[in-house]
Amino acid sequence: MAGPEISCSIHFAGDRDATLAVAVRSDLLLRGVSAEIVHRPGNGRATVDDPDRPRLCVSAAPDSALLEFVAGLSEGGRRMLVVVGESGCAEGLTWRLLASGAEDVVAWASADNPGASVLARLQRWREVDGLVRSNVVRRQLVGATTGWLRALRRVVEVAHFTGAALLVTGETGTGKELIARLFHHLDNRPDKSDLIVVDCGAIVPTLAGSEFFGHERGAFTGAMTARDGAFAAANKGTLFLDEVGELPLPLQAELLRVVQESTFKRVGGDTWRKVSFRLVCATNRDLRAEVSAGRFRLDLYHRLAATMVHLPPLRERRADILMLFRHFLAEATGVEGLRLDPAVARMLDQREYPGNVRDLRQLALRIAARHVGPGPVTPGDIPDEERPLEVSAAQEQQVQVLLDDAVEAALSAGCGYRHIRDSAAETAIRLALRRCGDDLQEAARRLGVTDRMLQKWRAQGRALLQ
Ligand SMILES: Nc1ncnc2c1ncn2[C@@H]1O[C@H](COP(=O)(O)OP(=O)(O)OP(=O)(O)O)[C@@H](O)[C@H]1O
Repeated sequence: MAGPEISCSIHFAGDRDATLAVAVRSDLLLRGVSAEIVHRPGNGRATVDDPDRPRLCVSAAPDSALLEFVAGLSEGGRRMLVVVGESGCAEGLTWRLLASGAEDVVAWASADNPGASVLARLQRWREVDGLVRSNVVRRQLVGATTGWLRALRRVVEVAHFTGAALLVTGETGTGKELIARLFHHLDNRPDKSDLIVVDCGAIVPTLAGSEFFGHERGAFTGAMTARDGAFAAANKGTLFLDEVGELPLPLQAELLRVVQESTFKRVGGDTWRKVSFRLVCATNRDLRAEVSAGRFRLDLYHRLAATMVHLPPLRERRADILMLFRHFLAEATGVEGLRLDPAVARMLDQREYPGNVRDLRQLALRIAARHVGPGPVTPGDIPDEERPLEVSAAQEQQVQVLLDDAVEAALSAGCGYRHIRDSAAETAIRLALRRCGDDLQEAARRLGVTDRMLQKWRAQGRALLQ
């Protein structure tokens, strides 16, 4: 006989007796959930816990000692729900439990039918995780770190189980466009039409109206024929506004109107056309800050950010670097599972990637172009300019002595911490640019910052560093 489809493990923390854990287990068993109490090591029983099974952390009287336990249980992106006694959990503690990795905190109060709530969550997680593990997602989007998985699950859930708009934020090269494409792919609207991409950063202001609304024949000089714009093309499909933070204010007002009213007119036309599309937007700007600065409409922001997901930069998911590299290498060479010499793996692991996953992909393509034969990727496959320059201990000591002298002189001259810090940063940028013959990209790579930051520094100088 096939076993129950939904399962979870129950961990109880801090409680002397397991009454609540046993009650939760009995209730879930009656609902067809295979729930097993997993004992912690040290109490004489074996701990067996399937890594794909969600965890329930049960605590009759939660206190701050629970935070560390919860963080441990959610490690590696494990799904984890905290179940507390009938009297609930202090509000402050609830927020801290969520920050420690819990997906939610549920009070086991019989009047609220908590078993049904827990079951509903377990069912939803199983469906979402099934999609996250499916080939269609795994082949395109690589990563297994907690921050990445959390973002991915959120996208999958919003895309597949709701009809809401999505705003994707994150630094350049973190995968926003890939995520927007996945969002459209997982949308299960019947008769779904196409994904239409508009790069708001590349729109020519004079043609912007036509780009979005389309135009009638003769609407302006050069409009020889009538043409559909992005709104019409996205009808019954998805409109992806990339770099939405770059959208000029007048266009923001027009977009808001179309989103609210679901109608528009072509430029030069007077027929109202009905339209219905799902919106996904991406930006590497902080849109809230743009709203505060008066550069982005608050009402439009609320519409676009119905649901939001932030993609972590690669430096916050360094454990994904080698997995991503292997994926790009296989893509470029057509060979799966090429081994990496340990020196190569170390170099990849220690390198900075200011342009995030895009940088890593470019590097993988350059390495793939040099690699020949079926053997491992070796240090000789690494392009010259990527080879790590070892700083010897003696050199490091010499640098420290020089730095001590310079800071000593600055302190004697009455300079404060901020002044010294900003001057050092400015000097590093100036000298790196000089060394690299004013090649902004190369200087950025050596300094471990983005090209964009150096461009801004050029434009704004010291103000940027403050
Ligand atoms: N998790 C991932 N798995 C596989 N490839 C990825 C992943 N994230 C990003 N990439 C790859 O990295 C490159 C940059 O991704 P993408 O264009 O989606 O980033 P972006 O955040 O939209 O960048 P920008 O803000 O500069 O437009 C692409 O080649 C994409 O395929």
